This record gives sequence, structure tokens and C-alpha cells, in this order.
Amino acid sequence: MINDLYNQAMARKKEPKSGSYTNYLFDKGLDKILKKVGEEATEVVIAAKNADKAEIANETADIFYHIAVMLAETGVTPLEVQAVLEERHGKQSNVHDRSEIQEY
Ligand SMILES: N=c1c2ncn([C@@H]3O[C@H](COP(=O)(O)OP(=O)(O)OP(=O)(O)O)[C@@H](O)[C@H]3O)c2ncn1[C@@H]1O[C@H](COP(=O)(O)O)[C@@H](O)[C@H]1O
Repeated sequence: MINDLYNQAMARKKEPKSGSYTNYLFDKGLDKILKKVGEEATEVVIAAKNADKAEIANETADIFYHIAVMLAETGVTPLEVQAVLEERHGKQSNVHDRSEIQEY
């Protein structure tokens, strides 16, 4: 999924196309791409808070796309992200509440 979006973004980078939104983002630069990542992340949060499944899917698609554009712009490949996930796979999380602070 992210792979396809990333490959499409890389293709636009290599061969810009008139009217392409991806090229519009690349032309505007990293700050614009990151603003979109932040904006779409907030929209995912609001959609999830409202328990609106269609909107969650819609906004998640938007953030996946903008993340793929960010990866293309920063020179990180989905393969590198995959490697991080694989490194974590099978490791048990050790999450617990921290103990109360007794003295200040
Ligand atoms: N998956 C996406 C995708 N998801 C979201 N978007 C665009 O992201 C934009 C986000 O919408 P917003 O309303 O937040 O943004 P906006 O108001 O249009 O613009 P700004 O806020 O950035 O100024 C929309 O214009 C969507 O079209 C996408 N644009 C492209 N893709 C994929 O990328 C491929 C190449 O697209 P182009 O680069 O446009 O040819 C497409 O075939 C798609 O597969």
C-alpha cells in the first residue's frame, strides 16, 4: 500500500506531470509536505474521535499518501521502514504505568 504510493511519488519526482498534486507538493517543498502530514494526522484523530468509519478510512488514506510523499522527499525508502518493523516483530512490549511519585 505505502509501497505503491511511494513508487508513484518517486515516479512523479523523476518525471513531473502537469497538474500533478504530488509535483505541486514537491515544488512547494518539505515544509508544505510536513504541514500536510500534520493536518492529515489531526483529521485522522478527529475522525476516530467521532467514530466515523468512512471518514477514518478516508483520512487514513490521505495520511498514508502524504507520508509516502514525505518519504520520497526525505530519501527514506519503505524498505527501511519495513526493516524497522521487522526488527521489532516478535518483541514483547514492556509497557506499564509508572509508580506514583511519593515525595517531591
Ligand atoms: N493517493 C493520493 C492522494 N491522496 C490525497 N491526495 C490529494 O491530497 C490533497 C489533499 O486535499 P486537501 O483538501 O487537504 O488539500 P488541498 O486543499 O487540495 O491543497 P493544499 O491544502 O495542499 O493547498 C487532495 O488534492 C487530494 O487529491 C492524493 N493525491 C494523489 N494520490 C495518489 O498519487 C497518484 C498521483 O497523483 P498526482 O500526483 O496528482 O498525479 C494518484 O494516482 C493517487 O494514486
